[in-house]
Amino acid sequence: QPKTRFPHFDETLRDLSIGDINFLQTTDTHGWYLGHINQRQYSADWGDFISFVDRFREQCHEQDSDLLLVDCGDRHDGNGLSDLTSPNGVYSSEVFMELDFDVITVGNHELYVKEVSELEYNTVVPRYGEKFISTNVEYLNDNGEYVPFGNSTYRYFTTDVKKYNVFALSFLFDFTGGNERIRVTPIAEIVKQKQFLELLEEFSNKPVDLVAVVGHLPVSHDWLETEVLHQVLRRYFPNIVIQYFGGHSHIRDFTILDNKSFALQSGRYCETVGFLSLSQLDQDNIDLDRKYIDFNLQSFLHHTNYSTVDGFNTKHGLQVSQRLTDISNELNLSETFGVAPHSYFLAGADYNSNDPNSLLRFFENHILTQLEPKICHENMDPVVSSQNNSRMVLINTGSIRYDLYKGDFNRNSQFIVSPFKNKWKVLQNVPADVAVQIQPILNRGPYIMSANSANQLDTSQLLSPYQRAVNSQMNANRLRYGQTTVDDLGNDGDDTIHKPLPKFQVPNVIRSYEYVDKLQPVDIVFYDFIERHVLWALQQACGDDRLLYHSLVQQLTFYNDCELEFNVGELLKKYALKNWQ
Ligand SMILES: Nc1nc2c(ncn2[C@@H]2O[C@H](COP(=O)(O)O)[C@@H](O)[C@H]2O)c(=O)[nH]1
Ligand SMILES: [Zn+2]
Ligand SMILES: [Zn+2]
Repeated sequence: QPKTRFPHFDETLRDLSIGDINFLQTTDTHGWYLGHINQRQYSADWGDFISFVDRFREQCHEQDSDLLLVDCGDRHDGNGLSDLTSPNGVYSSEVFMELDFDVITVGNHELYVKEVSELEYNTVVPRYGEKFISTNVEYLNDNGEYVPFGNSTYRYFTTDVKKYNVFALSFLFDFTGGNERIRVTPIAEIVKQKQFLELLEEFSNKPVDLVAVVGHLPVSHDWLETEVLHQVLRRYFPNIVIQYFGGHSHIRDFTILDNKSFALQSGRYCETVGFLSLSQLDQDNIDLDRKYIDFNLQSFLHHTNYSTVDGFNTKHGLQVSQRLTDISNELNLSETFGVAPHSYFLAGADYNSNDPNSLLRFFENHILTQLEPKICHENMDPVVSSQNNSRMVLINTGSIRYDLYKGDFNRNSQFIVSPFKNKWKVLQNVPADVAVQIQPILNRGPYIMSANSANQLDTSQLLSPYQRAVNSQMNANRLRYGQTTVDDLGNDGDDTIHKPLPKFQVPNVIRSYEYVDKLQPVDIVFYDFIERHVLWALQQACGDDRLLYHSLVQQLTFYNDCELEFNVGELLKKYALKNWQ
Protein backbone atom coordinates (compact mmCIF):
# COMPACT_ATOMS: atom_id res chain seq x y z
CA GLN A 1 0.00 0.00 0.00
CA PRO A 2 2.16 2.93 -1.17
CA LYS A 3 2.54 5.65 1.44
CA THR A 4 0.64 8.22 -0.60
CA ARG A 5 -0.21 10.46 2.31
CA PHE A 6 2.25 12.06 4.70
CA PRO A 7 0.86 14.27 7.51
CA HIS A 8 0.39 18.00 6.95
CA PHE A 9 3.59 18.80 8.91
CA ASP A 10 2.11 22.17 9.89
CA GLU A 11 0.01 21.16 12.91
CA THR A 12 0.49 22.86 16.29
CA LEU A 13 2.08 20.36 18.67
CA ARG A 14 2.47 20.09 22.45
CA ASP A 15 5.77 18.73 23.80
CA LEU A 16 6.26 15.66 25.97
CA SER A 17 8.18 15.92 29.23
CA ILE A 18 10.46 12.97 29.78
CA GLY A 19 10.60 11.65 33.36
CA ASP A 20 12.56 9.08 35.37
CA ILE A 21 10.53 6.28 33.80
CA ASN A 22 8.60 6.64 30.52
CA PHE A 23 6.02 4.46 28.85
CA LEU A 24 4.67 4.15 25.32
CA GLN A 25 1.35 2.30 25.07
CA THR A 26 -0.56 0.80 22.15
CA THR A 27 -3.95 -0.83 22.50
CA ASP A 28 -6.79 -2.01 20.22
CA THR A 29 -4.55 -1.75 17.14
CA HIS A 30 -6.90 -4.21 15.37
CA GLY A 31 -4.41 -4.87 12.58
CA TRP A 32 -4.01 -1.23 11.47
CA TYR A 33 -0.24 -1.53 10.88
CA LEU A 34 -0.36 -0.15 7.30
CA GLY A 35 -1.38 3.30 8.53
CA HIS A 36 -4.51 5.27 7.56
CA ILE A 37 -4.23 6.25 3.90
CA ASN A 38 -7.40 8.38 4.07
CA GLN A 39 -6.47 10.26 7.23
CA ARG A 40 -3.19 12.10 7.15
CA GLN A 41 -3.06 12.65 10.93
CA TYR A 42 -2.75 8.85 11.34
CA SER A 43 -0.71 8.06 8.22
CA ALA A 44 2.35 6.49 9.90
CA ASP A 45 2.79 2.73 9.53
CA TRP A 46 4.25 0.19 11.97
CA GLY A 47 7.70 0.66 10.44
CA ASP A 48 7.55 4.39 11.24
CA PHE A 49 6.46 3.49 14.78
CA ILE A 50 9.46 1.14 15.13
CA SER A 51 11.76 4.02 14.10
CA PHE A 52 9.99 6.29 16.61
CA VAL A 53 10.47 3.81 19.48
CA ASP A 54 14.18 3.39 18.68
CA ARG A 55 14.76 7.16 18.43
CA PHE A 56 12.70 7.88 21.55
CA ARG A 57 14.56 5.24 23.53
CA GLU A 58 17.87 6.92 22.52
CA GLN A 59 16.46 10.20 23.85
CA CYS A 60 15.32 8.68 27.16
CA HIS A 61 18.66 6.97 27.70
CA GLU A 62 20.52 10.23 26.93
CA GLN A 63 18.48 11.72 29.80
CA ASP A 64 19.37 8.79 32.05
CA SER A 65 15.78 7.54 32.13
CA ASP A 66 13.92 4.34 31.26
CA LEU A 67 11.49 3.61 28.44
CA LEU A 68 9.00 0.73 28.67
CA LEU A 69 6.65 -0.39 25.90
CA VAL A 70 3.26 -1.98 26.65
CA ASP A 71 0.46 -3.36 24.43
CA CYS A 72 -3.04 -4.12 25.78
CA GLY A 73 -4.44 -6.45 23.13
CA ASP A 74 -7.14 -6.54 20.42
CA ARG A 75 -4.65 -6.97 17.56
CA HIS A 76 -7.22 -8.59 15.19
CA ASP A 77 -10.49 -7.71 13.44
CA GLY A 78 -10.65 -4.41 11.69
CA ASN A 79 -8.19 -4.37 8.81
CA GLY A 80 -7.56 -6.42 5.69
CA LEU A 81 -3.96 -6.91 6.83
CA SER A 82 -5.17 -8.97 9.80
CA ASP A 83 -8.47 -10.32 8.46
CA LEU A 84 -7.74 -11.55 4.93
CA THR A 85 -5.56 -14.46 6.01
CA SER A 86 -6.78 -17.71 7.52
CA PRO A 87 -6.61 -17.77 10.46
CA ASN A 88 -6.75 -14.00 10.68
CA GLY A 89 -3.58 -12.46 12.03
CA VAL A 90 -0.95 -14.53 10.19
CA TYR A 91 0.65 -11.53 8.46
CA SER A 92 -0.37 -8.82 10.92
CA SER A 93 1.13 -10.72 13.88
CA GLU A 94 4.39 -11.16 11.91
CA VAL A 95 4.62 -7.39 11.47
CA PHE A 96 3.50 -6.58 15.02
CA MET A 97 6.17 -8.91 16.46
CA GLU A 98 8.95 -6.90 14.82
CA LEU A 99 8.66 -4.63 17.87
CA ASP A 100 9.85 -5.78 21.26
CA PHE A 101 7.42 -4.97 24.11
CA ASP A 102 8.17 -5.06 27.83
CA VAL A 103 4.67 -6.22 28.78
CA ILE A 104 2.01 -7.52 26.38
CA THR A 105 -1.35 -9.24 26.89
CA VAL A 106 -4.54 -10.37 25.13
CA GLY A 107 -7.81 -8.58 24.34
CA ASN A 108 -11.21 -10.12 23.64
CA HIS A 109 -10.45 -10.18 19.90
CA GLU A 110 -7.72 -12.76 20.43
CA LEU A 111 -10.32 -14.98 22.09
CA TYR A 112 -13.48 -15.18 19.93
CA VAL A 113 -12.21 -17.60 17.28
CA LYS A 114 -10.34 -20.80 18.31
CA GLU A 115 -7.89 -20.71 15.41
CA VAL A 116 -6.96 -17.11 16.25
CA SER A 117 -6.31 -18.05 19.90
CA GLU A 118 -4.19 -21.02 18.76
CA LEU A 119 -2.13 -18.83 16.41
CA GLU A 120 -1.66 -16.25 19.18
CA TYR A 121 -0.70 -18.85 21.78
CA ASN A 122 1.67 -20.75 19.47
CA THR A 123 3.45 -17.81 17.85
CA VAL A 124 3.03 -14.49 19.71
CA VAL A 125 3.32 -15.91 23.24
CA PRO A 126 6.64 -17.73 22.61
CA ARG A 127 8.00 -14.69 20.74
CA TYR A 128 7.58 -12.50 23.84
CA GLY A 129 8.31 -15.12 26.50
CA GLU A 130 8.07 -13.75 30.05
CA LYS A 131 6.85 -10.39 28.72
CA PHE A 132 3.50 -11.93 27.67
CA ILE A 133 1.29 -12.24 30.76
CA SER A 134 -2.34 -12.90 31.65
CA THR A 135 -3.53 -12.96 35.26
CA ASN A 136 -7.18 -13.90 34.65
CA VAL A 137 -7.21 -15.45 31.14
CA GLU A 138 -6.32 -19.14 30.70
CA TYR A 139 -5.72 -21.24 27.62
CA LEU A 140 -6.62 -24.95 27.36
CA ASN A 141 -3.43 -26.44 25.95
CA ASP A 142 -3.06 -29.64 23.93
CA ASN A 143 -2.48 -31.62 27.14
CA GLY A 144 -5.91 -30.60 28.40
CA GLU A 145 -4.48 -28.26 31.04
CA TYR A 146 -5.56 -24.69 31.66
CA VAL A 147 -2.44 -22.49 31.63
CA PRO A 148 -2.06 -18.70 31.71
CA PHE A 149 -2.63 -17.17 28.24
CA GLY A 150 0.95 -16.04 28.17
CA ASN A 151 4.15 -17.12 29.82
CA SER A 152 2.89 -16.41 33.32
CA THR A 153 0.25 -14.61 35.39
CA TYR A 154 2.76 -11.83 36.23
CA ARG A 155 6.18 -10.43 35.33
CA TYR A 156 8.75 -9.21 37.88
CA PHE A 157 11.71 -7.39 36.32
CA THR A 158 14.25 -4.61 36.71
CA THR A 159 14.44 -1.66 34.32
CA ASP A 160 17.64 -1.06 32.32
CA VAL A 161 18.60 2.45 33.42
CA LYS A 162 17.16 3.30 36.85
CA LYS A 163 17.08 -0.37 37.95
CA TYR A 164 13.48 0.05 39.15
CA ASN A 165 11.83 -3.18 40.28
CA VAL A 166 8.54 -3.57 38.42
CA PHE A 167 5.79 -6.05 39.35
CA ALA A 168 3.41 -6.38 36.38
CA LEU A 169 -0.05 -7.99 36.23
CA SER A 170 -2.67 -8.17 33.45
CA PHE A 171 -6.47 -8.41 33.50
CA LEU A 172 -9.19 -8.74 30.87
CA PHE A 173 -12.68 -7.40 31.61
CA ASP A 174 -15.32 -10.02 32.44
CA PHE A 175 -15.53 -11.35 28.87
CA THR A 176 -17.80 -14.38 28.39
CA GLY A 177 -17.56 -14.77 24.61
CA GLY A 178 -14.33 -16.77 24.39
CA ASN A 179 -13.97 -20.02 22.37
CA GLU A 180 -13.66 -23.49 23.88
CA ARG A 181 -9.95 -23.10 24.63
CA ILE A 182 -10.48 -19.97 26.75
CA ARG A 183 -11.34 -19.48 30.42
CA VAL A 184 -11.69 -15.96 31.84
CA THR A 185 -11.99 -15.61 35.63
CA PRO A 186 -13.76 -12.35 36.55
CA ILE A 187 -11.62 -9.89 38.50
CA ALA A 188 -14.17 -9.97 41.33
CA GLU A 189 -13.36 -13.70 41.76
CA ILE A 190 -9.60 -13.54 41.21
CA VAL A 191 -9.13 -10.98 44.00
CA LYS A 192 -10.61 -13.49 46.45
CA GLN A 193 -8.54 -16.45 45.30
CA LYS A 194 -5.93 -17.73 47.74
CA GLN A 195 -3.35 -18.26 44.99
CA PHE A 196 -3.64 -14.65 43.80
CA LEU A 197 -3.50 -13.19 47.32
CA GLU A 198 -0.46 -15.32 48.09
CA LEU A 199 1.21 -13.93 44.97
CA LEU A 200 0.53 -10.38 46.19
CA GLU A 201 1.78 -11.30 49.67
CA GLU A 202 5.00 -12.75 48.20
CA PHE A 203 5.79 -9.70 46.06
CA SER A 204 4.76 -7.13 48.64
CA ASN A 205 7.72 -8.51 50.61
CA LYS A 206 10.13 -8.09 47.71
CA PRO A 207 11.67 -4.83 46.46
CA VAL A 208 8.98 -3.24 44.25
CA ASP A 209 9.23 0.36 43.01
CA LEU A 210 6.24 0.21 40.68
CA VAL A 211 3.22 -2.03 40.17
CA ALA A 212 2.05 -2.01 36.52
CA VAL A 213 -1.36 -3.40 35.52
CA VAL A 214 -1.35 -3.87 31.73
CA GLY A 215 -4.91 -4.94 30.94
CA HIS A 216 -7.71 -4.98 28.39
CA LEU A 217 -10.39 -3.08 30.25
CA PRO A 218 -11.47 0.57 30.22
CA VAL A 219 -9.82 2.96 32.69
CA SER A 220 -12.89 5.21 33.04
CA HIS A 221 -13.96 5.88 36.64
CA ASP A 222 -17.27 4.06 36.36
CA TRP A 223 -15.58 0.79 35.36
CA LEU A 224 -16.13 -1.05 38.65
CA GLU A 225 -13.75 -3.92 37.95
CA THR A 226 -10.77 -1.56 38.15
CA GLU A 227 -12.00 -0.08 41.43
CA VAL A 228 -12.38 -3.57 42.93
CA LEU A 229 -8.87 -4.54 41.80
CA HIS A 230 -7.32 -1.30 43.01
CA GLN A 231 -8.67 -1.68 46.55
CA VAL A 232 -6.96 -5.08 46.83
CA LEU A 233 -3.66 -3.96 45.29
CA ARG A 234 -3.57 -0.90 47.57
CA ARG A 235 -3.91 -3.20 50.56
CA TYR A 236 -0.74 -5.06 49.62
CA PHE A 237 1.19 -2.10 48.18
CA PRO A 238 0.06 0.85 50.34
CA ASN A 239 2.76 3.33 49.27
CA ILE A 240 3.89 2.07 45.87
CA VAL A 241 2.98 3.70 42.56
CA ILE A 242 0.31 1.57 40.84
CA GLN A 243 0.10 2.40 37.15
CA TYR A 244 -2.74 0.98 35.01
CA PHE A 245 -2.74 0.72 31.23
CA GLY A 246 -6.18 -0.08 29.82
CA GLY A 247 -8.03 -0.52 26.52
CA HIS A 248 -11.11 -1.99 24.91
CA SER A 249 -13.47 1.01 24.83
CA HIS A 250 -11.41 2.61 22.04
CA ILE A 251 -11.07 6.05 23.61
CA ARG A 252 -8.19 8.20 24.81
CA ASP A 253 -8.46 8.52 28.57
CA PHE A 254 -6.45 9.20 31.71
CA THR A 255 -7.79 8.80 35.23
CA ILE A 256 -6.36 9.42 38.71
CA LEU A 257 -7.22 6.67 41.21
CA ASP A 258 -5.26 8.18 44.13
CA ASN A 259 -2.16 10.33 44.66
CA LYS A 260 0.10 7.43 43.62
CA SER A 261 -2.09 5.62 41.13
CA PHE A 262 -3.01 6.55 37.57
CA ALA A 263 -4.53 4.92 34.49
CA LEU A 264 -3.81 5.58 30.82
CA GLN A 265 -5.79 4.37 27.79
CA SER A 266 -4.54 5.04 24.27
CA GLY A 267 -7.39 4.95 21.79
CA ARG A 268 -7.48 2.45 18.93
CA TYR A 269 -6.59 1.48 15.33
CA CYS A 270 -3.02 2.95 15.41
CA GLU A 271 -4.44 6.45 15.72
CA THR A 272 -2.69 7.01 19.04
CA VAL A 273 0.56 6.22 20.82
CA GLY A 274 -0.04 6.77 24.52
CA PHE A 275 2.81 8.47 26.39
CA LEU A 276 3.30 8.62 30.15
CA SER A 277 6.27 9.79 32.24
CA LEU A 278 6.57 9.34 36.01
CA SER A 279 9.23 10.92 38.27
CA GLN A 280 10.05 10.83 41.99
CA LEU A 281 8.38 7.44 42.46
CA ASP A 282 9.42 7.34 46.12
CA GLN A 283 7.77 10.71 46.92
CA ASP A 284 4.14 11.30 47.81
CA ASN A 285 3.62 13.81 45.03
CA ILE A 286 4.52 12.09 41.77
CA ASP A 287 5.61 14.26 38.88
CA LEU A 288 3.95 13.05 35.68
CA ASP A 289 3.05 13.89 32.10
CA ARG A 290 0.62 12.10 29.77
CA LYS A 291 0.13 12.73 26.06
CA TYR A 292 -1.86 11.09 23.28
CA ILE A 293 0.51 11.16 20.29
CA ASP A 294 -1.13 11.23 16.84
CA PHE A 295 0.24 8.29 14.85
CA ASN A 296 2.04 10.29 12.17
CA LEU A 297 5.53 11.32 11.11
CA GLN A 298 5.20 14.98 12.13
CA SER A 299 4.53 13.94 15.74
CA PHE A 300 7.17 11.20 15.62
CA LEU A 301 9.89 13.53 14.26
CA HIS A 302 8.94 16.37 16.60
CA HIS A 303 9.11 14.29 19.78
CA THR A 304 12.48 12.83 18.82
CA ASN A 305 13.97 16.14 17.58
CA TYR A 306 14.51 15.04 13.98
CA SER A 307 13.99 17.57 11.19
CA THR A 308 13.91 15.20 8.22
CA VAL A 309 12.18 11.89 7.56
CA ASP A 310 15.36 10.47 6.05
CA GLY A 311 17.33 11.33 9.18
CA PHE A 312 14.58 9.89 11.39
CA ASN A 313 13.97 6.56 9.61
CA THR A 314 15.90 3.59 11.00
CA LYS A 315 17.01 0.65 8.83
CA HIS A 316 14.70 -1.68 10.75
CA GLY A 317 11.76 0.70 10.41
CA LEU A 318 12.27 1.02 6.66
CA GLN A 319 12.49 -2.77 6.30
CA VAL A 320 9.17 -3.22 8.10
CA SER A 321 7.49 -0.51 5.99
CA GLN A 322 8.70 -2.32 2.86
CA ARG A 323 7.41 -5.66 4.22
CA LEU A 324 4.01 -4.02 4.80
CA THR A 325 3.94 -2.82 1.20
CA ASP A 326 4.82 -6.30 -0.04
CA ILE A 327 2.09 -7.93 2.06
CA SER A 328 -0.45 -5.33 0.93
CA ASN A 329 0.41 -6.09 -2.70
CA GLU A 330 0.23 -9.83 -2.09
CA LEU A 331 -3.21 -9.46 -0.45
CA ASN A 332 -4.24 -7.07 -3.20
CA LEU A 333 -5.48 -4.63 -0.56
CA SER A 334 -5.34 -1.70 -2.97
CA GLU A 335 -7.64 -3.35 -5.50
CA THR A 336 -10.19 -0.62 -5.99
CA PHE A 337 -13.96 -1.20 -6.23
CA GLY A 338 -14.95 2.39 -6.82
CA VAL A 339 -14.71 5.94 -5.51
CA ALA A 340 -16.90 6.91 -2.54
CA PRO A 341 -18.49 10.28 -3.44
CA HIS A 342 -18.35 11.56 0.14
CA SER A 343 -17.46 10.38 3.65
CA TYR A 344 -19.86 8.47 5.88
CA PHE A 345 -19.31 8.62 9.65
CA LEU A 346 -20.03 6.02 12.32
CA ALA A 347 -20.19 8.38 15.32
CA GLY A 348 -19.29 11.64 13.58
CA ALA A 349 -22.77 11.98 12.02
CA ASP A 350 -26.06 11.76 13.90
CA TYR A 351 -27.90 8.49 13.24
CA ASN A 352 -30.89 9.72 15.22
CA SER A 353 -31.38 12.80 13.05
CA ASN A 354 -31.19 10.80 9.80
CA ASP A 355 -28.01 12.68 8.82
CA PRO A 356 -27.19 11.68 5.20
CA ASN A 357 -23.53 11.40 6.29
CA SER A 358 -24.44 8.74 8.84
CA LEU A 359 -22.70 5.49 7.91
CA LEU A 360 -25.37 3.57 9.82
CA ARG A 361 -28.23 5.19 7.94
CA PHE A 362 -26.35 4.48 4.68
CA PHE A 363 -26.17 0.81 5.68
CA GLU A 364 -29.87 0.70 6.58
CA ASN A 365 -31.05 2.33 3.37
CA HIS A 366 -28.60 1.01 0.76
CA ILE A 367 -26.39 -1.83 1.95
CA LEU A 368 -28.39 -4.28 4.07
CA THR A 369 -31.08 -4.28 1.40
CA GLN A 370 -28.51 -5.80 -1.01
CA LEU A 371 -28.57 -9.12 0.89
CA GLU A 372 -30.08 -12.01 -1.07
CA PRO A 373 -30.87 -15.51 0.19
CA LYS A 374 -27.87 -17.31 -1.31
CA ILE A 375 -28.79 -20.85 -2.17
CA CYS A 376 -25.57 -22.82 -2.39
CA HIS A 377 -27.13 -26.23 -3.10
CA GLU A 378 -29.59 -26.73 -5.99
CA ASN A 379 -31.97 -28.79 -3.81
CA MET A 380 -32.43 -25.93 -1.35
CA ASP A 381 -35.81 -24.16 -1.53
CA PRO A 382 -35.64 -20.39 -1.22
CA VAL A 383 -35.99 -19.82 2.51
CA VAL A 384 -37.88 -16.59 2.03
CA SER A 385 -41.29 -17.87 3.03
CA SER A 386 -43.29 -15.64 0.79
CA GLN A 387 -42.47 -13.20 -1.98
CA ASN A 388 -45.00 -10.81 -0.41
CA ASN A 389 -43.41 -10.59 3.02
CA SER A 390 -41.73 -7.42 4.24
CA ARG A 391 -38.10 -7.90 5.32
CA MET A 392 -35.82 -6.51 7.99
CA VAL A 393 -32.04 -7.17 8.03
CA LEU A 394 -30.62 -6.44 11.48
CA ILE A 395 -26.96 -6.20 12.60
CA ASN A 396 -25.08 -5.11 15.73
CA THR A 397 -23.23 -1.82 15.29
CA GLY A 398 -20.21 -3.36 17.05
CA SER A 399 -19.69 -5.13 13.74
CA ILE A 400 -19.25 -1.76 11.99
CA ARG A 401 -15.73 -0.69 12.91
CA TYR A 402 -14.81 2.56 11.21
CA ASP A 403 -15.86 5.53 9.10
CA LEU A 404 -15.96 5.23 5.32
CA TYR A 405 -13.95 8.05 3.78
CA LYS A 406 -14.48 9.89 0.53
CA GLY A 407 -12.21 8.59 -2.21
CA ASP A 408 -10.81 5.24 -3.16
CA PHE A 409 -12.93 2.36 -1.85
CA ASN A 410 -10.67 -0.70 -2.06
CA ARG A 411 -10.34 -4.23 -0.76
CA ASN A 412 -8.93 -2.98 2.53
CA SER A 413 -11.78 -0.48 2.94
CA GLN A 414 -14.16 -3.45 3.05
CA PHE A 415 -12.45 -4.87 6.15
CA ILE A 416 -11.87 -1.53 7.77
CA VAL A 417 -15.60 -0.89 7.79
CA SER A 418 -16.68 -4.42 8.73
CA PRO A 419 -14.34 -7.44 8.99
CA PHE A 420 -16.56 -10.12 10.48
CA LYS A 421 -17.77 -13.35 8.89
CA ASN A 422 -21.12 -14.49 10.29
CA LYS A 423 -23.95 -16.61 9.04
CA TRP A 424 -27.38 -15.08 8.41
CA LYS A 425 -30.40 -16.44 10.31
CA VAL A 426 -34.08 -15.67 9.62
CA LEU A 427 -37.26 -15.53 11.74
CA GLN A 428 -40.04 -15.97 9.21
CA ASN A 429 -43.59 -14.59 9.08
CA VAL A 430 -43.25 -12.36 12.14
CA PRO A 431 -46.37 -10.17 12.61
CA ALA A 432 -45.43 -6.60 11.66
CA ASP A 433 -46.47 -5.15 15.04
CA VAL A 434 -44.05 -7.58 16.76
CA ALA A 435 -41.23 -7.13 14.23
CA VAL A 436 -41.09 -3.34 14.62
CA GLN A 437 -40.38 -3.71 18.35
CA ILE A 438 -37.18 -5.78 18.00
CA GLN A 439 -34.77 -2.93 17.25
CA PRO A 440 -36.00 -0.52 19.96
CA ILE A 441 -35.97 -3.31 22.56
CA LEU A 442 -32.37 -4.21 21.67
CA ASN A 443 -31.37 -0.55 21.69
CA ARG A 444 -32.70 -0.19 25.22
CA GLY A 445 -30.88 -3.38 26.24
CA PRO A 446 -27.27 -4.01 27.26
CA TYR A 447 -24.37 -3.56 24.84
CA ILE A 448 -23.90 -6.60 22.58
CA MET A 449 -20.37 -7.75 23.37
CA SER A 450 -20.48 -11.43 22.50
CA ALA A 451 -22.62 -14.15 20.96
CA ASN A 452 -23.53 -15.84 24.19
CA SER A 453 -24.43 -13.05 26.53
CA ALA A 454 -24.97 -9.40 26.90
CA ASN A 455 -22.73 -7.27 29.05
CA GLN A 456 -24.39 -4.73 31.32
CA LEU A 457 -22.01 -2.05 30.14
CA ASP A 458 -22.47 1.66 30.16
CA THR A 459 -22.96 1.92 26.42
CA SER A 460 -22.11 5.61 26.43
CA GLN A 461 -18.52 4.50 27.02
CA LEU A 462 -18.45 1.82 24.36
CA LEU A 463 -20.65 2.98 21.54
CA SER A 464 -19.11 6.36 20.90
CA PRO A 465 -15.56 5.56 19.83
CA TYR A 466 -14.49 9.12 20.58
CA GLN A 467 -13.62 10.75 23.88
CA ARG A 468 -16.18 10.84 26.66
CA ALA A 469 -16.56 14.63 26.65
CA VAL A 470 -15.39 17.57 24.62
CA ASN A 471 -15.09 21.13 25.83
CA SER A 472 -12.09 22.28 23.93
CA GLN A 473 -11.53 25.99 24.47
CA MET A 474 -9.18 26.19 21.53
CA ASN A 475 -9.68 28.82 18.88
CA ALA A 476 -10.95 26.35 16.32
CA ASN A 477 -10.75 28.60 13.26
CA ARG A 478 -7.47 27.45 11.77
CA LEU A 479 -7.28 24.00 13.34
CA ARG A 480 -8.06 20.76 11.57
CA TYR A 481 -10.54 18.20 12.87
CA GLY A 482 -9.12 15.58 15.17
CA GLN A 483 -9.42 14.06 18.62
CA THR A 484 -9.79 16.51 21.51
CA THR A 485 -9.56 14.67 24.79
CA VAL A 486 -10.85 15.71 28.18
CA ASP A 487 -9.52 13.53 31.01
CA ASP A 488 -8.74 13.84 34.71
CA LEU A 489 -5.85 16.19 33.92
CA GLY A 490 -7.88 18.51 31.68
CA ASN A 491 -7.85 19.06 27.93
CA ASP A 492 -4.15 19.38 27.05
CA GLY A 493 -3.45 15.67 26.60
CA ASP A 494 -3.50 15.48 22.80
CA ASP A 495 -0.05 16.15 21.39
CA THR A 496 -1.67 17.79 18.34
CA ILE A 497 -4.16 20.62 18.86
CA HIS A 498 -7.33 19.86 16.87
CA LYS A 499 -10.78 21.18 16.21
CA PRO A 500 -13.14 18.82 18.05
CA LEU A 501 -14.71 16.05 16.02
CA PRO A 502 -18.47 15.87 16.38
CA LYS A 503 -19.53 12.70 18.14
CA PHE A 504 -22.96 11.15 18.51
CA GLN A 505 -24.40 8.14 20.30
CA VAL A 506 -24.35 4.91 18.32
CA PRO A 507 -27.28 2.47 18.79
CA ASN A 508 -26.73 -1.19 19.66
CA VAL A 509 -28.34 -2.43 16.44
CA ILE A 510 -29.49 -1.05 13.10
CA ARG A 511 -31.89 -2.55 10.57
CA SER A 512 -33.16 -2.14 7.04
CA TYR A 513 -36.94 -2.34 6.46
CA GLU A 514 -38.21 -3.38 3.03
CA TYR A 515 -41.85 -2.67 3.76
CA VAL A 516 -44.70 -4.19 1.75
CA ASP A 517 -47.71 -3.15 3.82
CA LYS A 518 -48.77 -3.28 7.44
CA LEU A 519 -50.84 -6.43 6.85
CA GLN A 520 -47.94 -8.50 5.51
CA PRO A 521 -45.76 -10.41 8.00
CA VAL A 522 -42.05 -9.69 8.19
CA ASP A 523 -39.01 -11.92 7.66
CA ILE A 524 -36.39 -10.77 10.15
CA VAL A 525 -32.83 -11.60 8.99
CA PHE A 526 -29.89 -11.15 11.38
CA TYR A 527 -26.32 -12.25 12.17
CA ASP A 528 -26.08 -15.59 13.98
CA PHE A 529 -23.65 -13.71 16.28
CA ILE A 530 -26.61 -11.82 17.77
CA GLU A 531 -29.13 -14.67 17.73
CA ARG A 532 -29.47 -14.86 21.52
CA HIS A 533 -30.04 -11.14 21.75
CA VAL A 534 -32.68 -11.19 18.95
CA LEU A 535 -34.56 -14.09 20.54
CA TRP A 536 -34.48 -12.31 23.89
CA ALA A 537 -36.01 -9.21 22.22
CA LEU A 538 -38.59 -11.35 20.39
CA GLN A 539 -39.67 -12.85 23.71
CA GLN A 540 -40.10 -9.33 25.12
CA ALA A 541 -42.07 -8.26 22.03
CA CYS A 542 -44.39 -11.32 22.15
CA GLY A 543 -45.18 -10.56 25.79
CA ASP A 544 -47.71 -13.09 27.15
CA ASP A 545 -48.34 -14.67 23.76
CA ARG A 546 -46.07 -17.67 24.40
CA LEU A 547 -47.66 -19.64 21.56
CA LEU A 548 -46.68 -16.97 19.05
CA TYR A 549 -43.12 -16.83 20.41
CA HIS A 550 -42.63 -20.60 20.19
CA SER A 551 -44.20 -20.88 16.75
CA LEU A 552 -41.87 -18.16 15.44
CA VAL A 553 -38.78 -19.71 17.03
CA GLN A 554 -39.68 -23.07 15.49
CA GLN A 555 -39.40 -21.45 12.04
CA LEU A 556 -35.92 -20.06 12.83
CA THR A 557 -33.46 -21.20 10.13
CA PHE A 558 -30.40 -20.14 8.13
CA TYR A 559 -31.17 -17.44 5.59
CA ASN A 560 -28.59 -18.91 3.32
CA ASP A 561 -26.93 -22.22 3.78
CA CYS A 562 -23.41 -21.03 3.26
CA GLU A 563 -21.25 -18.41 4.81
CA LEU A 564 -21.38 -15.19 2.83
CA GLU A 565 -17.70 -14.30 3.02
CA PHE A 566 -17.30 -11.20 5.17
CA ASN A 567 -21.00 -10.33 5.17
CA VAL A 568 -21.72 -6.59 5.01
CA GLY A 569 -18.21 -5.95 3.66
CA GLU A 570 -19.22 -7.97 0.62
CA LEU A 571 -22.52 -6.10 0.32
CA LEU A 572 -20.62 -2.80 0.47
CA LYS A 573 -18.32 -4.01 -2.32
CA LYS A 574 -21.35 -5.03 -4.39
CA TYR A 575 -22.85 -1.54 -3.91
CA ALA A 576 -19.56 0.20 -4.80
CA LEU A 577 -19.12 -1.80 -8.01
CA LYS A 578 -22.68 -0.84 -9.02
CA ASN A 579 -22.81 2.80 -7.90
CA TRP A 580 -19.30 4.28 -7.41
CA GLN A 581 -17.62 3.84 -10.80
N1 LIG B 1 -21.33 -9.17 14.21
C1 LIG B 1 -20.21 -9.50 14.89
N2 LIG B 1 -19.74 -8.65 15.84
C2 LIG B 1 -18.61 -9.04 16.46
C3 LIG B 1 -17.94 -10.25 16.19
N3 LIG B 1 -16.85 -10.33 17.02
C4 LIG B 1 -16.85 -9.22 17.78
N4 LIG B 1 -17.91 -8.45 17.45
C5 LIG B 1 -18.21 -7.14 18.03
O1 LIG B 1 -16.97 -6.48 18.33
C6 LIG B 1 -17.22 -5.59 19.43
C7 LIG B 1 -16.08 -5.69 20.41
O2 LIG B 1 -14.98 -5.06 19.82
P1 LIG B 1 -13.93 -4.27 20.77
O3 LIG B 1 -12.84 -3.86 19.83
O4 LIG B 1 -14.72 -3.13 21.35
O5 LIG B 1 -13.49 -5.25 21.83
C8 LIG B 1 -18.51 -6.01 20.07
O6 LIG B 1 -19.50 -5.04 19.79
C9 LIG B 1 -18.88 -7.28 19.38
O7 LIG B 1 -20.27 -7.37 19.25
C10 LIG B 1 -18.49 -11.11 15.19
O8 LIG B 1 -17.99 -12.18 14.85
N5 LIG B 1 -19.62 -10.68 14.57
ZN1 LIG C 1 -10.88 -3.22 20.50
ZN1 LIG D 1 -11.73 -5.20 23.19
